Amino acid sequence: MKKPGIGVSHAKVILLGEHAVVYGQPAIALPLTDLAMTVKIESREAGQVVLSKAYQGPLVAMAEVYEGIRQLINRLLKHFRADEMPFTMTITSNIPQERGMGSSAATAIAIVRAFFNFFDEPLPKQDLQRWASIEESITHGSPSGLDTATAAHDEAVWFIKGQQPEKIDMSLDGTLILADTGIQGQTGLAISVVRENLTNDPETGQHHIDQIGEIAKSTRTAIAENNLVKIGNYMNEAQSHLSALGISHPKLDELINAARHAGALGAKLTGGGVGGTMIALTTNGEQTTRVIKALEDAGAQEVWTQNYTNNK
Ligand SMILES: C[C@@](O)(CCO)CC(=O)[O-]
Repeated sequence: MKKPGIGVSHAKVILLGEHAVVYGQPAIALPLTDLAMTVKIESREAGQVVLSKAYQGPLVAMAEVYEGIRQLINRLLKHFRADEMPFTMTITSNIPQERGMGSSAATAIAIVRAFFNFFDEPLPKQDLQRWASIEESITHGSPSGLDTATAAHDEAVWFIKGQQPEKIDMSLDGTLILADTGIQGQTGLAISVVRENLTNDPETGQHHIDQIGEIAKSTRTAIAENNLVKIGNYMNEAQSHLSALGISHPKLDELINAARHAGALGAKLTGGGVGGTMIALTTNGEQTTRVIKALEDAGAQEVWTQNYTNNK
């Protein structure tokens, strides 16, 4: 019996630049390595079966929401001339779905890695992202590629659509706190809200997109300087542009305000928005504890922290 193929990946958080990145502006995204995804492919006697927390059954019967994943698997099977190959695919993950944490991109990256591992074929990084984009373009419509680029890297990335991501040296003396609104944020829907805003009022819409791009550039400099106060201010500024583009949500606003009142240096939505997750930046220690408590009191469904200290 052939040995199993294993592929791993992780969640991501966008520090700055979501949505504007779809229109060619730069974005900064960071890996969230505590939230991980593993895909295992094993040979079986007959049938092609997918097992995950969300779906258990034959590949052909996967629900419409998993169409991107089903098509990706079919394309991979064709590539390896294994259309009829019986297999069991087991997907294990603690990444929350539809929360702006890149769960679909992480699934795609882990599936591609598992297939190439199963068939013992080397997988250059550009090919990995190209394969994963098959799933992302079906699931999200017109993605920038940021989610797949971040899921494919273990480091913070500076990303511009159509270009290879650049690694960023991320070593901040602070903590990023993520809080889940508990509301499903659908990236595809959020992308169409921004597109509609740009169509209805191109001048204002473009202004917000351009400003987010400028803020991303300034944030990169502030990261290099380890200037947490500046980064926090830029996060707040970005949030006001994202909100003007129509993709915040009352629950996101509530959590963002709670974090700021409790002393966070900055807070904003992260990912697609319209629900999903927010992030706040704190200095380590007491301030972090206060912000976490404020977020929990304001009804956050789940709270995570991630340090990027001495990550060099
Ligand atoms: C909203 C967006 O900018 C990030 C979603 O995680 C969409 C994309 O970049 O494809």
